[in-house]
Amino acid sequence: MERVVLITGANSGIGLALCERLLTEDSQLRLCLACRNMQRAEAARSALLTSHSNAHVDLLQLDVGSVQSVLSAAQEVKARYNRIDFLYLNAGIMPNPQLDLNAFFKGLFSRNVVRMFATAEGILTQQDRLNSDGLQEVFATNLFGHFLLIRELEPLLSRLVWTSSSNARRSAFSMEDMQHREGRESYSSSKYASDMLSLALNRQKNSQGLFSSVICPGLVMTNLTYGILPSFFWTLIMPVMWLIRIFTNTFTLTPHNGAEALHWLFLQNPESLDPRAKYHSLTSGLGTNYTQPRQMDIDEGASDVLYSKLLELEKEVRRKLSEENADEEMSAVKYGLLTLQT
Ligand SMILES: NC(=O)C1=CN([C@@H]2O[C@H](COP(=O)(O)OP(=O)(O)OC[C@H]3O[C@@H](n4cnc5c(N)ncnc54)[C@H](OP(=O)(O)O)[C@@H]3O)[C@@H](O)[C@H]2O)C=CC1
Ligand SMILES: CC(C)=CCC[C@@H](C)[C@H]1CC[C@H]2C3=C(CC[C@]12C)[C@@]1(C)CCC(=O)C[C@@H]1CC3
Repeated sequence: MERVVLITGANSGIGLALCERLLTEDSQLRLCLACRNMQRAEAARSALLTSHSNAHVDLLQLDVGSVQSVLSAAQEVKARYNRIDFLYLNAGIMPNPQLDLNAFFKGLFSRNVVRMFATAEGILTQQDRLNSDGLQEVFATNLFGHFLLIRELEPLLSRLVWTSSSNARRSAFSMEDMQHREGRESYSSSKYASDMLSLALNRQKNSQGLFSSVICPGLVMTNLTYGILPSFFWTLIMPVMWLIRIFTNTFTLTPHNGAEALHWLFLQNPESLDPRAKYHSLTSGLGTNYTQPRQMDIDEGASDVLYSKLLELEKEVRRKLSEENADEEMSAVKYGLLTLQT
């Protein structure tokens, strides 16, 4: 039977590499590339069809950072497919990243140097902003839009896989400020929230046949990392990166390697997976790829609280949206009447 796989943020980086890997794994697959920019989506589709000429590759317009776009895309998915075998929640942003060079050089000579290279703890901040839905952009894109998509598509779903990060950190997340309006580690906070949400979804939905997993791709050279340091700088320090790979297997570096755990999960029976584990794509000094589960630092109770808070926020945004739509209808009617009278 043809399996249907939907991937958000599939037009570049790890998402695109995953598409390549899945088509190589199963040529009968129906892939749906869910992207915000259709030109970039078309380019990705063409690239995939160059290497897999008979592949079924569909495109879906989806901006996960916009409530209206998620709801419209979900309607379209329901019209097109009667089930989604795998939903990869991969789209993600890290806007305006700032590297603290002082902390970086201090870290280089500390006991935590390997940890710093693996997680970026203490050396990376971001500047977030409000989007047009009145939500923090990083939270909306990396977490809430995906949550809403899952809620809309729930009856069609069986497997969820989140692209999380080693940068996800408990101390960056606050339940009282789940959107991270206050701090400067919105990326870390949103990734920790996705880890929690995955656990909550497993607690709430496993009995109904829905399974969720989280992965960490390692440090990968993509548009996201080129936003932290320019690509020429990464090219310049590439020999150092290969050297560091001997000490930390988290420097996967290529999108193909970074997609290792995403691909590995595609081959696993969901019942055999640990809901409290994050599955890491790792690459050894000799360049061998493998997947390793590592326990996440998460409370089950807290994950349930986050789940309820997301449900509340969902209600609120839906109410706001229907009020806005009603207002628009009213003004259209009013405008129509006015034009009729004149
Ligand atoms: N690179 C790394 O080292 C690591 C990356 N990750 C995670 O991996 C995932 C993939 O990122 P990566 O491949 O590195 O980076 P890329 O920037 O190459 O890929 C991100 C993808 O997400 C898409 N995207 C961003 N915002 C939206 C949106 N609002 N709606 C729909 N799609 C959107 C992008 O589309 P567009 O091209 O239009 O911008 C792009 O296709 C992210 O979740 C990231 O956080 C985790 C750990 C490490
Ligand atoms: C010599 C050398 C390799 C310098 C690079 C220093 C930093 C720019 C990197 C060190 C650890 C990296 C890292 C990320 C970005 C780049 C670093 C801060 C991520 C935050 C990228 C996105 C993620 O999700 C996790 C990565 C953790 C490690």
